[in-house]
Amino acid sequence: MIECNSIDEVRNNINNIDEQIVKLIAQRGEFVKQAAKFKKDSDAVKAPKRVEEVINKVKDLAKSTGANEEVVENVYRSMIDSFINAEMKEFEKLK
Ligand SMILES: C=C(O[C@@H]1C=C(C(=O)O)C=C[C@H]1O)C(=O)O
Repeated sequence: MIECNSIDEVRNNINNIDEQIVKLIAQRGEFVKQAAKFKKDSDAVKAPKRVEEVINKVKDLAKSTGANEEVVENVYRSMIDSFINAEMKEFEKLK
């Protein structure tokens, strides 16, 4: 872990990480969109069992990497909610 000596250094590091996160969100979003091709109805788009599997998986990852578990769970629940909305739009388009 880098020990920062100023708020600018802290924010530069955060900015760099945000760039990586947004690129990964874009990649994740492309795969989520593709999932719509394989779904037969809106319940399948929501796939609540799969959501809980993802949440459990990322909570385990948080534990093993030292990330804040509560932050990871909240971020993922919110992100997946938004991805479901995007996937639902794609699903309606493909109908
Ligand atoms: C991508 C899928 O569709 C939805 C989006 C998910 C996600 O963003 O991880 C998980 C389950 C579904 O709610 C899927 O079924 O795998």
